[in-house]
Amino acid sequence: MTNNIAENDPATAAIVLRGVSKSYGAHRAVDNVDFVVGQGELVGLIGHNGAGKSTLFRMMLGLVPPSSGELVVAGARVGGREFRAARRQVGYLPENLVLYDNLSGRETLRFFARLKGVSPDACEPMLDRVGLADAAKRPVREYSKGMRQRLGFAQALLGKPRVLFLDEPTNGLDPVAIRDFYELLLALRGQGVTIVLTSHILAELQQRADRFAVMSAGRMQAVGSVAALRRQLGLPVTLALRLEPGARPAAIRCLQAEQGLAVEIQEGATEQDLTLRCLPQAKMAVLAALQPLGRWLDLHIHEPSLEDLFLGLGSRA
Ligand SMILES: Nc1ncnc2c1ncn2[C@@H]1O[C@H](COP(=O)(O)OP(=O)(O)OP(=O)(O)O)[C@@H](O)[C@H]1O
Repeated sequence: MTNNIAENDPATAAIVLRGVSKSYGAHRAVDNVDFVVGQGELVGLIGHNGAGKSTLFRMMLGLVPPSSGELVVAGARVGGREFRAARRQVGYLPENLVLYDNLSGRETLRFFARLKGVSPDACEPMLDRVGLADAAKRPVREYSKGMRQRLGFAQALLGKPRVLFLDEPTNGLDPVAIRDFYELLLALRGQGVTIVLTSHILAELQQRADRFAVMSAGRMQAVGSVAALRRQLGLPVTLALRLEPGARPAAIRCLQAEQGLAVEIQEGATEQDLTLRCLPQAKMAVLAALQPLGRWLDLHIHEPSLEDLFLGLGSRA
């Protein structure tokens, strides 16, 4: 397992988990997890259904006690005496937030504000911030799934939290709402808010999160940026070449003539296309081997996506 303890100083980190486990009977939902998140980081927590992500969130919030291990969130040991105060600096959007259908959006937010000890004056600007100002008077039963999700996000943001845990926050949002959501999130990160969020839509996370924590069967399998995970996993890159008409056989000969060149050659969709797969460190040697060809018309280099990395890690679980 790779962890990021070396990259973030635990003394100043927003979240520090050491050896955290949670068992339900004989089932280990979370298994010996070490995890450090620096202040102002945006970390995507990813994993298959049942990997242990929500359980980890619930332990970090003090909602579920760990079976073993230690958790420090927002400067306080979770479960310790100081955590009651620190908890006020932590916002949480659960995967399935229960809302009262008969309350309006405004009443709902005021209800959460009262629970959190936040002034009701904070509710109007917050409704505006998540795009619900015009729907504030309507009962929640008339809200679409995306509107409910935005209301859930609004309650998580009440009280200006320094740490945010968001469990599948974009579930039910349309593409424009997803873009707006991430804009808001990145602005919060810019203000130093630490954010950990889960999503099964890895493409939306890839461009936005600073690092990714990959869970499988309760274990933290890897933590790092896309670039670091690429290095760690050593998955192949794909070079998609478009050649001059009739040049493909010569290109293949060039590649095969190069001694020890580890490259997988696939003929592309048309006779001008050639698809090559090789390890990232072999990429330049592969392109150099094609030099005698003269020129090619186009080249696309595809690095492994977060989804490729996730699937690559899964196959090693
Ligand atoms: N209260 C509980 N009692 C018994 N088992 C539980 C409980 N809560 C979670 N589990 C089990 O722990 C494991 C991890 O569940 P968890 O909800 O944390 O996964 P997840 O990664 O959040 O999944 P998803 O992506 O589906 O939300 C699962 O096998 C689940 O059945």
